[in-house]
Amino acid sequence: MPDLCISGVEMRFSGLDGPALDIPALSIPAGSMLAVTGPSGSGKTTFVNLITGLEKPSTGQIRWGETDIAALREGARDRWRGRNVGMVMQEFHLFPGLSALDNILLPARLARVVDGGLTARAHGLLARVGLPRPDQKVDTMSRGEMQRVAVARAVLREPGIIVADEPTASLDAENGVAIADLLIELASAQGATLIAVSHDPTLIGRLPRRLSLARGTIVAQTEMGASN
Ligand SMILES: Nc1ncnc2c1ncn2[C@@H]1O[C@H](COP(=O)(O)OP(=O)(O)OP(=O)(O)O)[C@@H](O)[C@H]1O
Repeated sequence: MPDLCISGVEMRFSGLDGPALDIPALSIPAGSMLAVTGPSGSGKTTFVNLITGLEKPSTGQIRWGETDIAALREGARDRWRGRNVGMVMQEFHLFPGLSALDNILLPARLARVVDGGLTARAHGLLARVGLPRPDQKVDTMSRGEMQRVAVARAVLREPGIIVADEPTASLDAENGVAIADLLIELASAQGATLIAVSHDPTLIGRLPRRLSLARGTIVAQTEMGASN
């Protein structure tokens, strides 16, 4: 898996005096696990949107191996994200009326990449995240179970990057710990980079690297107890 390398990135929005995000240089090594923290308005969502290719920076490069995501057109960025990024959001973003299995397979179906092997992996992932009923409609699930479906969906295609945006924020403490365990376990198993935006001290404490943002800039980077 490649490293994620950001250089000279600025994101400007009309109406804002300064950039919403200004990162001169940042390297996130392949397979590392990073918590992104910062107060409201510090640029966390902007950071997620840029590294997942949901948005394009005003200037700069965001390199993943040979690919500069910032230089791709929207359609190519969408395809790149579908192949390389798994996303877990605070509010799950599942499709009501569909079963757990169909929710897990839906993005892959839309990308026309489902085959017997991927369907078998979806079943295996459901068992791994502790959901024994693949046909259960997600509407009937508890919030903790819904987030487990979302985690299984995110890792289905073995993405190189897993991005979780406040994945434990709408869960109780016990389910929050279970989701943190799953994210870390599944990311490690496939050698993926895990990037989690979070205010949850339990999740943040489990991740060896931290990036603190304030007013769109990196104000601290911490790794395994050492800070600079
Ligand atoms: N589309 C936009 N147009 C104008 N300003 C924007 C836009 N998107 C974000 N901003 C501004 O950019 C700054 C960073 O926003 P961002 O959403 O990245 O912060 P955040 O750290 O995720 O905040 P929160 O924790 O409240 O979600 C804020 O000042 C916000 O108002």
